[in-house]
Amino acid sequence: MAFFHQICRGFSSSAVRAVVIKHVTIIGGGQMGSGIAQVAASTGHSVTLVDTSEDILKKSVKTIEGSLRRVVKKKFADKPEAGEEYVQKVLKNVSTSSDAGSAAQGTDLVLEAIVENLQVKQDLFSHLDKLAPAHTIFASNTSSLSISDIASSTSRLDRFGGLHFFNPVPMMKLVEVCGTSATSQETFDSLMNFSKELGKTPVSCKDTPGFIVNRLLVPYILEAYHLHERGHGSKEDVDIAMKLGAGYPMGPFELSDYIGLDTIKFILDGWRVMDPNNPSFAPSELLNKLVAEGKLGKKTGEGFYKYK
Ligand SMILES: C[C@H](O)CC(=O)SCCNC(=O)CCNC(=O)[C@H](O)C(C)(C)COP(=O)(O)OP(=O)(O)OC[C@H]1O[C@@H](n2cnc3c(N)ncnc32)[C@H](O)[C@@H]1OP(=O)(O)O
Ligand SMILES: NC(=O)c1ccc[n+]([C@@H]2O[C@H](COP(=O)([O-])OP(=O)(O)OC[C@H]3O[C@@H](n4cnc5c(N)ncnc54)[C@H](O)[C@@H]3O)[C@@H](O)[C@H]2O)c1
Repeated sequence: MAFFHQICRGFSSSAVRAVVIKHVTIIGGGQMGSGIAQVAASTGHSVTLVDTSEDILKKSVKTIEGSLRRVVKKKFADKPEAGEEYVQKVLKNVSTSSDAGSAAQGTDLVLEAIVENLQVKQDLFSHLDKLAPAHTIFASNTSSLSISDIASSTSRLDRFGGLHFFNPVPMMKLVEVCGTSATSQETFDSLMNFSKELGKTPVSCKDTPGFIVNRLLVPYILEAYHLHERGHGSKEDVDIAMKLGAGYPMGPFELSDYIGLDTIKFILDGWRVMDPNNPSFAPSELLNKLVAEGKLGKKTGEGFYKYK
């Protein structure tokens, strides 16, 4: 099996030894970045969380703290003091910075969870490639973009992979680990091991649009929009139907608001450019209207539903 991976991924002369990831730099302190930071810090990793401003970072730390308190409410139900100690201990493992370049200088892994835009992700990694140590692995949490395309902005193709987490990160057990044809076996192994250290179950994916979960999930969500747009079911009824009839924890409209409608639109618009005639990626007027109005889901207080 290892030999198979070696053939598939190839070896570059600059391939590094498997990296034991102790320090992680996470770029983007939004829904995903703060969740990943929380889980990494909870499992004993030292984390630097980076975003564009101190104000956003304060909000990210508040989100982590709130989520940790939800965890300890259950984990330490009978021992609130031990729970508080745990929260403070985990928070000590998280530092913040608005300077990605300096944060990347002493780290084993740079994982980005910024906006779902190829050019913005490439610009970030191209900048950090010049500053991060040689052994540092770069990874993207992209939902839909090609890892090879993002990696092409750097000179460390063998030390670049996909690490795709699910929302809410503290609760969702899966991580999709994606190696490209240039990712070294050592890098792939490091990312698999890191995912396991976080208490997650990793699966290996090819560098194809949406990997496994989103390639199946996003067309299903879009089909729900079209069903509703044709007048064949209210949002509420579609959500109830999929929860009670198919056993999903959230219906497609609730889940869309949870993921973020901007993220879903970025995914669909990108895939439509790649495959314009595929009906699975046909535009939804309702989605486009909500995004244009800034109604991006739970994170803005309104999407398909209102949360205020
Ligand atoms: C698009 C991307 O690329 C890929 C993706 O991420 S696709 C999206 C994948 N995610 C999903 O499909 C999520 C589907 N939804 C679910 O699994 C569940 O609804 C859920 C886990 C989010 C919430 O669970 P549910 O039982 O429905 O509701 P809820 O009562 O809010 O939560 C139950 C408990 O879970 C825990 N919990 C939920 N969210 C949490 C969080 N962010 N942090 C910590 N604990 C949390 C808490 O213990 C909570 O209890 P509490 O309310 O007393 O604190
Ligand atoms: N929302 C989901 O359910 C989900 C699940 C898996 C993967 N993803 C992917 O994760 C990434 C982030 O998604 P999210 O939902 O956390 O988005 P979000 O909007 O909640 O957070 C993005 C954060 O990145 C910051 N940011 C943007 N550009 C930056 C830059 N150049 N440098 C530093 N910070 C920057 C923003 O200020 C914001 O805080 C996207 O690629 C998305 O496709 C999202």
